[in-house]
Amino acid sequence: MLLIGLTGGIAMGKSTASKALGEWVPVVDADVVAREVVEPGEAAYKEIVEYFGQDILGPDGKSLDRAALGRRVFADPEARRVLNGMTHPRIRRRMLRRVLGHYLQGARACVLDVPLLFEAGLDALCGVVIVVHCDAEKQMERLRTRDELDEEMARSKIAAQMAPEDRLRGADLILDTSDLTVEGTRERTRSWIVPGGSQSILPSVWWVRVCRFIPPIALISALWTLLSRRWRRF
Ligand SMILES: CC(C)(COP(=O)(O)OP(=O)(O)OC[C@H]1O[C@@H](n2cnc3c(N)ncnc32)[C@H](O)[C@@H]1O)[C@@H](O)C(=O)NCCC(=O)NCCS
Ligand SMILES: Nc1ncnc2c1ncn2[C@@H]1O[C@H](COP(=O)(O)OP(=O)(O)OP(=O)(O)O)[C@@H](O)[C@H]1O
Repeated sequence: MLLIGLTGGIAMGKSTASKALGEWVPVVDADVVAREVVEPGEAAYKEIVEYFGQDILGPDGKSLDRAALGRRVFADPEARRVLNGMTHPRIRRRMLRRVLGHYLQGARACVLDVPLLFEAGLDALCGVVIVVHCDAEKQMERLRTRDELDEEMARSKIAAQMAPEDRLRGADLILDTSDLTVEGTRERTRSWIVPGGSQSILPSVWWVRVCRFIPPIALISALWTLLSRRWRRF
């Protein structure tokens, strides 16, 4: 199974691309999993309320007020580091369990949709990494419009992520959405995933079968991916 890493800066168009990929292959979305691990009753929820206090709870006094927590952590790198420490290992474990589920069901490919793919080191597991990108002005405009943010909050959210140049350096494929419409973004993405298309990155059916029925080959292929990614970092 080909693991496709999909990443990009906030509001650059990753979710739009992810939906198009999801028409053809299963997607494991880190933002969705990140919401699950902080549901009331989860271990991360308890730690978050203990550390950040009752101010980050919603009017029902139970679920998290995500906007309030966001204001705390995007303005303060130390608070963000603490929140990441409470959530990231759990997000990673849950995502990897889901990937394993798709592998066991015989999926040809699976998308790991993760805003912090490189920061979390998950790119090391991916056979192909797609970086969704757009220029800084477009990013600011899209973020402020979508999330109704003032400029300062939008800036601090952007600053919480790695520099776009560093992200682009890790890409196998770049999807620059600066001059695309939403439909254009979807179309470009589909061209990489439609089975049999001339630009398709999907592995052939026979290769998927070989890996499925001869596990040592799948293992060697996975090790090769890990080593070649590691090699590219140096
Ligand atoms: C801070 C929280 C409560 C804000 O919630 P909110 O609903 O406003 O935003 P949402 O979760 O939809 O995230 C929107 C985008 O913000 C960016 N983002 C989220 N968390 C982080 C972070 N810790 N560091 C940098 N960027 C982040 C991502 O680009 C993400 O796509 C929430 O994002 C959170 O719990 N973050 C910690 C977990 C995490 O890192 N999630 C990102 C996926 S790994
Ligand atoms: N060409 C385009 N491609 C993708 N999104 C676009 C485009 N033009 C405008 N948008 C808008 O930009 C906003 C951000 O897009 P999207 O939600 O896909 O970003 P994202 O990278 O997934 O953000 P996040 O990191 O917060 O999850 C959306 O409101 C979307 O409709």
